[in-house]
Amino acid sequence: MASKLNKTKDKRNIALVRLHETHTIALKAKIDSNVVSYENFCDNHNQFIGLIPDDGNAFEEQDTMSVTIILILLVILVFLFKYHWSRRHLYKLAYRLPGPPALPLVGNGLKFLCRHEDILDEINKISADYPKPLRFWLGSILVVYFSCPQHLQKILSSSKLAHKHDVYDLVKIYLGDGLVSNSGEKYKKHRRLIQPLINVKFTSENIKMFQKHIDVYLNKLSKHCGKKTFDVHDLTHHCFADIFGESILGIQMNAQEGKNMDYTHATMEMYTVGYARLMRPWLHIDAIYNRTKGKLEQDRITSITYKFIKNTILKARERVQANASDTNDTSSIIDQIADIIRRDPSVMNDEDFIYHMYTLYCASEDTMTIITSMLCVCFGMYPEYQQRAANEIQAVISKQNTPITFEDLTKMPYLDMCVRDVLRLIPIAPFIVRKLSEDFNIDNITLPKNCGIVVSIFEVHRNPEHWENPNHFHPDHFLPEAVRRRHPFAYVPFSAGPRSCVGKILAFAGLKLTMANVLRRYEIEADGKFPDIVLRSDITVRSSNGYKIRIKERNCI
Ligand code: HEM
Repeated sequence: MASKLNKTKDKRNIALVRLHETHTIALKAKIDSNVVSYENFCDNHNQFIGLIPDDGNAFEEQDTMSVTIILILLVILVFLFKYHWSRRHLYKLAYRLPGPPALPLVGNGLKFLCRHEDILDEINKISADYPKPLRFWLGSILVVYFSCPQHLQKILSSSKLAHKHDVYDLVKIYLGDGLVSNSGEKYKKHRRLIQPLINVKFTSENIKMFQKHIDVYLNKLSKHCGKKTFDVHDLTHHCFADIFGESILGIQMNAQEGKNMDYTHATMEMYTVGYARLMRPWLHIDAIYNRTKGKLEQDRITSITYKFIKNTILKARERVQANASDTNDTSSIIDQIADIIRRDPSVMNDEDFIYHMYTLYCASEDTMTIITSMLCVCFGMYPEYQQRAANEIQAVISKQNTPITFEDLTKMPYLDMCVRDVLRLIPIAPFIVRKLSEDFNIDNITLPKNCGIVVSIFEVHRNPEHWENPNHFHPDHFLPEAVRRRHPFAYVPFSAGPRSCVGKILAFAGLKLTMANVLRRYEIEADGKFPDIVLRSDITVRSSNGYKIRIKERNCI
């Protein structure tokens, strides 16, 4: 073995000496013909001589290193080849679809590293330049973007496309395996359990309880009566904290009396802190995020909300244990679920119970606050519609202090149209993001497994093809004949299909009830028109410049 190695070394040294001689002759020839100077010759020659080893060891080390480098390069190449080969369907699809030019590694991601206020505009700008569906790359993630009602119908109605995208893993930090962020078998089982609880009966029975908290809200508003412009957001937020504290969590939150503020604030902060991370891909890496201030904020928020809900569950369990036979289908959602678990503990574990309750609370309180506050602003900006709605309310309930019932609400079709149009202008979930768990065919395009899908509710709600006055508050969009002419999936404020909002009946009744109460007591004023409002998106859509209104007593009702 050793002699074989020596022979190889000898052969190589002989070869190098020969090469040396050839090199010397060649360079001498160049000096003779003045192509290189003598000094250059010496440098060049010495460099060359330096390459010849005293013995074979240096060569051996160099060889081992070269082989290692070649091997590493080969492994990387094989890995890259396998990675890209497994994604060949995505590349093929991306090649077929229109979309903005993408940079290596970041794709079109840089376009979305903008301010909250600009994100909706950025997406709309990209979308306006290409036919649909269009594609863009978020780093290595391919996303196909849909915004026409026919596509929305096919996507939202399909149970094959009901899987939330991996980006929801960041939402899971706050909402765990609650309905908004989870997918799969456990999700389906829990949805089947929770959805039927928030039904018409539950809604109509809870309307009385809503009224109690709305009365406090009206009194809080009275402090601003006849005074200067104020932002109605916080008062509205505290009112819905009380309403959903009682109907969902079974507790008296008393947020309108300034109680439980750390919890209500933490719930709001979750959107800002969560969104800041979501939009910065490098912060998705735990090792980086764990060293930031955001992580401290995230821990503080999750600790407050988790402890709070855990306590409400303990209380609900005690109530249910004490009055097992009293829990019925109009009891708070927490009591109903606690009772189901009491009878069959295998339906969900403690952790899932906590996250379901927190998810339901978050999904209801923030959405209702934004839409109600925006309804106040829109009525203030468009006094003619406000007057019409107020007249209708007066016709249904003539006495000022009579509580409004669920049945009364069904007799207010114009208020209904107003609420619907604000839900159009402010789609709470502007973009729904899903991930394909299997290939899916749409319009002769095969979307491959693992491809991301974005459904733009925001865009379909503003498309002039479906809306005669898309950027203004315009309740006539919902006149029966206009509704008949429109594709049903041109309007999906609660999404649709297997992942639609579980609280839509409660939400719609709650919005109408709150506004009927506000409008029968107050006249609202607000400056400007809807296009003056700057919208921003931090998971949900909201106004960037607040919800500023003035109010005065309405004398006629
Ligand atoms: C103005 C009020 C509301 C609006 C506009 C609204 C809208 C929506 C939308 C668009 C989705 C689909 C989100 C997605 O797929 O990413 C959704 C889901 C959901 N909403 Fe609502 N919502 C409202 C109120 C409520 C209320 C009051 C509750 C609870 C009582 C609620 C509970 C939920 C839950 C649990 C989900 C997740 C459903 C699932 O994925 O299975 N929402 N909502």
